[in-house]
Amino acid sequence: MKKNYSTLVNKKEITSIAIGGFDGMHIAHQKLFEKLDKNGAVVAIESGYTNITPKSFRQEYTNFPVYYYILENIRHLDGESFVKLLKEEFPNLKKIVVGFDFYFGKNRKYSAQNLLGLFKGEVVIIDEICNNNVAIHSRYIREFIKEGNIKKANCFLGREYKIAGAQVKGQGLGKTDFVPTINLIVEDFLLPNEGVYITKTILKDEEFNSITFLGHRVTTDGSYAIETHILNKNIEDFKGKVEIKFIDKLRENKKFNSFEELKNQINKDIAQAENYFNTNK
Ligand SMILES: Cc1cc2nc3c(=O)[nH]c(=O)nc-3n(C[C@H](O)[C@H](O)[C@H](O)COP(=O)(O)O)c2cc1C
Ligand SMILES: Nc1ncnc2c1ncn2[C@@H]1O[C@H](COP(=O)(O)OP(=O)(O)OP(=O)(O)O)[C@@H](O)[C@H]1O
Repeated sequence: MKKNYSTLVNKKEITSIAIGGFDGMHIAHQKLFEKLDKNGAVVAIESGYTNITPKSFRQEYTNFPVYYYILENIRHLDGESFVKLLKEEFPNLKKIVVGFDFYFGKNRKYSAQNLLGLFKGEVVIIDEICNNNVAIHSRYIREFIKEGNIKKANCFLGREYKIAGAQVKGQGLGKTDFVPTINLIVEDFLLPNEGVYITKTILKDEEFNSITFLGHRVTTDGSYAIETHILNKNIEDFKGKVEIKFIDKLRENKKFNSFEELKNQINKDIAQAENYFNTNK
């Protein structure tokens, strides 16, 4: 299905919407989107804490256009006014899709069930979507990412967790003393905790197998860095946008007594990552 960007679609064409925060754009959110018709749209209510999929990135994970509304501007509304607003925004709205735990309006007084009475059209309420009896929610995914439990986060997301940033200058030590890395600065995204990760790095739309270090460079200058080393490829002076997809965590950040010890460990990390990619082709 072709992607429909909200800037290109006339709201009058929209006949169904899914409503929620949608930070994760995770497996359960995708189940809601499956219930939309071909003129569907995602109504993302921005609460200000989105950091799994910051605002400008959510469109990447759905073919339906995403429209954003700021929670602060609508949280005071009563049930009738909320539905009236939706009808004004989307005059041909016929269907609303929400999850079992959707609440809205002043003091979150109105539930998904209340929508059935308030909206003169079809209301689809999705039952709780679980993974091995654990409900899928963005808040759990955030915890998994923060504790470096990437496999679990990816399992709930239904994709590999991805961050985006811009290349910045490093200490210049990598190339000479360790391995060459692209250093990057990342804003908006939630970062996995300190350590070494098996990753894929996307540079100018091309994806490379890689290994990424996040953390304070306790062995060298002590400053915080995000550095990615592309496996088996020489990347000369890359400049621009860098995206990193996380696959698994290899180990914790560690202070080494010498550069040589760190270099030996980095070589072991690389061998482990290569082994992963060779066995998961
Ligand atoms: C795979 C990998 C693992 C790393 N592990 C550690 C570590 O455990 N402890 C540490 O202090 N620095 C670690 N580093 C960061 C190095 O200290 C860093 O690459 C070096 O300081 C060069 O930095 P530069 O790219 O800014 O020149 C690691 C880097 C890579 C690529
Ligand atoms: N596990 C789930 N099963 C069914 N519906 C869900 C589930 N998680 C979220 N939804 C629905 O998806 C929409 C978006 O919800 P929301 O953004 O609050 O997701 P969330 O993952 O629960 O986020 P958070 O953990 O930050 O509260 C809502 O309509 C909500 O009811």
